[in-house]
Amino acid sequence: MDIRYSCNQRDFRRYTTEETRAEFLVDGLYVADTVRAVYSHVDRMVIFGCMPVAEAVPLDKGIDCMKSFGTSFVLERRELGIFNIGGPGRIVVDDASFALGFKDCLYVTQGSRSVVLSSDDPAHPAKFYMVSAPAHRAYETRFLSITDAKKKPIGSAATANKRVINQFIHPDVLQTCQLSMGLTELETGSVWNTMPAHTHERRMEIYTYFGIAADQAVFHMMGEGKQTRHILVGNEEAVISPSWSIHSGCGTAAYSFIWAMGGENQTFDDMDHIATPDLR
Ligand SMILES: O=C(O)C(=O)C[C@H](O)C(=O)CO
Ligand SMILES: [Zn+2]
Repeated sequence: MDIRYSCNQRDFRRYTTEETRAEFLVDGLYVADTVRAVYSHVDRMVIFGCMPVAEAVPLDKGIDCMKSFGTSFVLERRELGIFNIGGPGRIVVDDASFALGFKDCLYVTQGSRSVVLSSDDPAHPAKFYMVSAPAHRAYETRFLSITDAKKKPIGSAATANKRVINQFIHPDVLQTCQLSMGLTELETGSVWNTMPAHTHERRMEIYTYFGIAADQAVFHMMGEGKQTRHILVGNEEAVISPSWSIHSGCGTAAYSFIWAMGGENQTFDDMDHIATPDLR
């Protein structure tokens, strides 16, 4: 298990590019028939990536649950959000089976003993991006397609940030212990997300970018508003943002990203906005 202990905002001011990437960037998530897991000590969120190809892959493949979580199965005291950013696939949660196409989502409740991931076609495998948060009770495991998500159009072409925030795992759509997740899609020609920037002292956030062509990139902005840094992000890579960090991006072309939050509240609009001229 890759464990990220995270640093504080004062030390981060002196981080080199390499240190910043080692601490906050999550890459290489999709290795055939493998579960890659990154345990962040920021709100104890865990990021998983799985690309099943030749076999059905259990969520705990290669993971020593007792050592990593102190529990006998991964979701004994955790909840999980899953998005498929690859080809069509299937997820079996205990006795229930769910088909997930591109951009479909599955919320898996705390207490689920078995989660098994597979692809319909090995030539076009599913890529399951997953985020898990500590949870204290069970809710309903539920499939959500993009039509179930609450839509929040935002931005404009004039400011190159016209996009739709799709709120999937959100209190207005379904109840969870603390996890919130959604998918933001930029319109062609728009490249900025989350500018004006914000932080939320009461929640952390993880972005995973996808739909970035091989010759393009996203400059993800992070750090305190008065001490910004950037990190170059490629396709299907994620960035961990502690509560003190802005999380905004500018692509060399349009892209999409999945956001995931955990922390004290699930109030999406609980944000401390920073006026763009005040950024440094
Ligand atoms: O495009 C956006 O703006 C977002 O998707 C914002 C994130 O959802 C976020 O940062 C919520 O706190
Ligand atoms: Zn945010």
